[in-house]
Amino acid sequence: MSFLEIKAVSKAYQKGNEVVHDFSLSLEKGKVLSLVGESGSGKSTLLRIVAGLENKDSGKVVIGDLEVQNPNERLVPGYDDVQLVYQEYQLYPNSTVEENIARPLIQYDKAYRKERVAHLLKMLRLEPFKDTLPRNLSGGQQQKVAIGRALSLEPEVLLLDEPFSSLDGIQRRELIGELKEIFESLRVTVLFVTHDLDDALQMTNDLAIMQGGKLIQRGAPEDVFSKPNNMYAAKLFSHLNELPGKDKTFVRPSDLEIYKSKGLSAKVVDKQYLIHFDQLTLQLKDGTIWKAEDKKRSFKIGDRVYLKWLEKNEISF
Ligand SMILES: Nc1ncnc2c1ncn2[C@@H]1O[C@H](COP(=O)(O)OP(=O)(O)OP(=O)(O)O)[C@@H](O)[C@H]1O
Repeated sequence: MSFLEIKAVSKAYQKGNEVVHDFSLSLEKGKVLSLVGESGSGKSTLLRIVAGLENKDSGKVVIGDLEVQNPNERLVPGYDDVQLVYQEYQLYPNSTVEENIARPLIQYDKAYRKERVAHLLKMLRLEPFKDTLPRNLSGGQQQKVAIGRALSLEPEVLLLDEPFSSLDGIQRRELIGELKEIFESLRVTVLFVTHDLDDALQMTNDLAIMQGGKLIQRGAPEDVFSKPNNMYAAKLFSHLNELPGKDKTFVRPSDLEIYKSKGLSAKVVDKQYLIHFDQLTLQLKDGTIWKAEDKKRSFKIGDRVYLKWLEKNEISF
């Protein structure tokens, strides 16, 4: 049963220019969804609407029994049950980690507050830093404090708006791995917005793709990979090689097999060492440039190669 429902939401900052267009999405309680989209596709606007911090022009956002109202309909915008964490999220600079996490609980019973903060510090592995000021923490630790603060009120929904984009790749991967376990154990419903497909996939295998304010596709990564709804969704995963003589039909580099004879002839014009394979840049006879993955690292620049692929792996739009 769905818990978070975004129903036909639209929003324009300027008349006639919708940045979120008829957007619908639902998510079950305790599940995590990654929403991927390029810069300017309307992701932040959508999250702010879900949090009740931005006015929508039409549509509905429902969380359990709660219908999220626009900020212009409420005295105090936003809801304790829906917390938003973003990249520039500000911690209190002169308060310790413990004080930062405890701050939203200021009106709660002291014993509960103490217990809740101790639990979060432990879960986020921030206990050794509880008396530290934010400026003396790494970027990843600071973001964990921000997430701890957002979780302190036991929200039903956590909205993450690119909260890790200032961190390096290793830090991001470790942090996402840690948080994934925490979200599962807390059964909090999470909408994770990112422009990075790798981050999205590290977090969950439920993927939604947004482009130009619209939901382009939702599903398991392997389904989006093999049956993308449009070029943007397809290209998120890899380069696409356009098949000569077939209209708008493509094959992925990873679906090509490279032989020393028989197949579509091409010449290796460049080679890049990547982690799992050499990426070959190939020139076909008609001059078209393709990419291929040489997993055995057996070809070099100047070689003539022959390519084959299975018809079922061709992608057409
Ligand atoms: N307060 C605002 N007033 C006017 N236009 C805005 C406002 N906020 C965002 N926009 C515009 O709306 C569009 C969508 O922006 P939004 O920040 O929602 O996208 P995004 O996908 O989150 O992008 P990014 O990843 O760069 O943050 C952009 O063209 C942006 O310039």
